[in-house]
Amino acid sequence: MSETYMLEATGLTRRYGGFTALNNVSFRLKKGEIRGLIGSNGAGKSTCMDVLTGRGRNPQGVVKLDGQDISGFSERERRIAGLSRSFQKTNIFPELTIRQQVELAARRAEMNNSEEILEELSLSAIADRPASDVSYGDQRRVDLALALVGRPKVLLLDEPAAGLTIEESLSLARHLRSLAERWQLTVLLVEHDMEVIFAICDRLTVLHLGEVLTEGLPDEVRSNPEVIRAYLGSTFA
Ligand SMILES: Nc1ncnc2c1ncn2[C@@H]1O[C@H](COP(=O)(O)OP(=O)(O)OP(=O)(O)O)[C@@H](O)[C@H]1O
Repeated sequence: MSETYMLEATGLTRRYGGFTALNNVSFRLKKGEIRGLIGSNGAGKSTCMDVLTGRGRNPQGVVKLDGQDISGFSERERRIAGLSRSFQKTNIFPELTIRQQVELAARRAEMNNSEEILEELSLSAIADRPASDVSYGDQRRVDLALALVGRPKVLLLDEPAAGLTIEESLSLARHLRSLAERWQLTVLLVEHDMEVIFAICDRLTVLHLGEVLTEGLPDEVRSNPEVIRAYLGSTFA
């Protein structure tokens, strides 16, 4: 029997006028896999996330979620189908409490699991405080809670460790690894923090100038001379 994939992207392409930001990008993620999507600034990582979630106009390519072709779906339809995204910039309504925000997201996702999510993200003790009133690290966990509330099949994470301390980043990384295992969650992770990437990713896809430069196991990617030249430098070689 042929292998089934939880997320399959084929020929993803996006042009802005005459500029091709993403060119014929393809990859496949197995169920429960954490895939790192890395590359230098402007490589096309956020554009790739946009095309996967149906954001913006004229995306080209095919996106399959758990075998279903969702290329024609709207952003909302993709989310309901099980493709969720957490954003690079914190996504919070500052005047609402954390519990109210998570409940709002749960209602939108037609789910009733806000308490489960608050507990999972260790937010129960601070759930009745306004989101603007908690630390930056806690706010990032609220972002993650909002993305997880619909119990997605696939979670797209855009720089979840941005602005966190090293300890907070590694704690987040361990938490994500454990979540992926316990919930059979498939994750596509865009992250500049290579400590986080190498700590939890099963495989990496490297983008360069809108194209896939290479894909492989973290150790293979780390020692690939083209990747070192284009992105990693000598730090992680
Ligand atoms: N709306 C837009 N109009 C024109 N060009 C754009 C637009 N959005 C992105 N681009 C360009 O597309 C390319 C890819 O950008 P993208 O944001 O996807 O890169 P990235 O890898 O996510 O970068 P970063 O790590 O800095 O977030 C860049 O050259 C960027 O300037």
